[in-house]
Amino acid sequence: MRLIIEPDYANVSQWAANYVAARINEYSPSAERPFILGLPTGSSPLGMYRNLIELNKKGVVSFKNVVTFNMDEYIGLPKDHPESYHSFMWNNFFGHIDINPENVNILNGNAEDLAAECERYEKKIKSYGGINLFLGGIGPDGHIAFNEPGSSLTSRTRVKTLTQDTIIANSRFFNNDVNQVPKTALTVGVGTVMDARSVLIIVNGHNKARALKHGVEGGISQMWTISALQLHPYSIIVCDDDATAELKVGTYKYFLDIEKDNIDPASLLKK
Ligand SMILES: N[C@@H]1[C@@H](O)[C@H](O)[C@@H](COP(=O)(O)O)O[C@@H]1O
Repeated sequence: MRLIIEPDYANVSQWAANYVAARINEYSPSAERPFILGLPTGSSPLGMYRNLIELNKKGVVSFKNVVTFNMDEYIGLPKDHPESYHSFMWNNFFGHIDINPENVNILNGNAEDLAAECERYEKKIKSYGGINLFLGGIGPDGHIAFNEPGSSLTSRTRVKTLTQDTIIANSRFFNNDVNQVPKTALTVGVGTVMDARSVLIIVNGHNKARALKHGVEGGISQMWTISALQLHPYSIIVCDDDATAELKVGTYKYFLDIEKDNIDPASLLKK
């Protein structure tokens, strides 16, 4: 696992956006051979989305031949509800880039048969030969997508009940009213994320420090699903300085040191 430590959120967001753009460009996607991108919601990726929109507008990267799969969606929230992940993605990203709407995949949290919807999603990912790059954030309890503590590390797309911690954390998007937050969601599994050829997770802010410590320094555990990344052959966490507050000094110095000579993805993008 690589850990990229950036001074602040602005630098984390720019690094992540440059990395995504560089990976798409390096792949040279075409209609017959699209780049398959897994995407998250949440506040962590917002800066990266803004920077990717800018890179798209400048012509540095195109999403014409990119197919996306979102990680998760609330159950029972109307698709056009302002806090549905469907609305989030169109408002904050898809609505501002040159993506073909037919290439956007988001789980349907209002499907009549939720189990069938999850199976359909997994099959569709497989039909493209899997995901090239899965992007994500983490919750303060270390969850990826909605894989709450105790989720099987080999789990697939399914229905999950949200923990009280997550309901409280997400109530900030629902007028700070926990009763308005849906109690269940559809989510890709830890196994679905682990199947991607590469994974990039954004971790920022002091409230993620404990989760980052468990993800990087702790053992692999279903109680901190982010820790599964330790088994992934090609995973990167990009974090800000605030999120490193609980890391050992030695861990912090080690990752700064081994990353210092690595290529900055910005240098791979044409100006
Ligand atoms: N399902 C999402 C996760 O995918 C996300 O990583 C997490 C953190 O959100 P934020 O980035 O706003 O802290 O929130 C939700 O629970």
